[in-house]
Amino acid sequence: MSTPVLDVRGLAFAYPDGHQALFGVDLHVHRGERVALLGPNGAGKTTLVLHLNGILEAGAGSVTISGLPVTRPNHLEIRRRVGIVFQDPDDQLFMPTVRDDVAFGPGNLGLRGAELEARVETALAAVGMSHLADRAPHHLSFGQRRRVAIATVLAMEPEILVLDEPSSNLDPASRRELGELLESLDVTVLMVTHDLPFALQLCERSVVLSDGVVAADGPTRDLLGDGELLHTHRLELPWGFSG
Ligand SMILES: Nc1ncnc2c1ncn2[C@@H]1O[C@H](COP(=O)(O)OP(=O)(O)OP(=O)(O)O)[C@@H](O)[C@H]1O
Repeated sequence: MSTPVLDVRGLAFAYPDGHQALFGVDLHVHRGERVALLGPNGAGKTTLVLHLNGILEAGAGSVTISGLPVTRPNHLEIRRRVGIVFQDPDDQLFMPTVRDDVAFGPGNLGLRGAELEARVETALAAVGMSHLADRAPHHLSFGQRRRVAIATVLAMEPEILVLDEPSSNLDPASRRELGELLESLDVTVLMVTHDLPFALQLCERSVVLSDGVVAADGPTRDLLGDGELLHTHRLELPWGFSG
């Protein structure tokens, strides 16, 4: 089989205060997959995500991105390959205009002139935000800012797009539009979410992380149809929704 885009093996991690958050996590994601990372509060999902581009360093085990280990000397290339969209878009937007924000990453990679402009235009078009390119990010709505945050990451042409709770704080129409947007992208996706219907809509496969270990990994439809699994790991479908 081909080299996975994301290959996590035996990943363990304790925070400096001694709290052990991950206990030997294995996760392999192949090109073109969209995988939902599910699990209750405190399961270790964010801790895992922070290992994918080296913000946190593995205590034990390894993370590789398309064969390249996530280690300090590789950080620059790893951060090009792994695009993380954090839950709060304001963590990612800090320039005077939308265009400047989207240009920031590829500009840092050395792109200039027409090449940089084309990269920015393509990323903004992908998220349907071209018409707001000259606006100040802080004047946009939350849903628009989330789209721009996704564009800042797409502009790096990542090999894997990692989204932390992408549907949170969106109204139903914006949530649906974001789902359509993510479905339209030709990129490997790992999506942390508590929104189980959103996971079902977008991701054929889900991984349940619980107490720092992978508790289940399989087709989303099967996992969400397993009442005992959901109950054990504090996962709940919305009222009236049947897995
Ligand atoms: N900086 C930190 N220092 C010590 N412990 C931490 C730190 N950050 C997180 N933890 C602990 O690590 C565990 C995993 O936290 P993490 O944020 O990864 O969970 P999560 O699955 O993302 O949760 P949520 O769904 O609430 O976002 C929790 O028990 C949490 O209290």
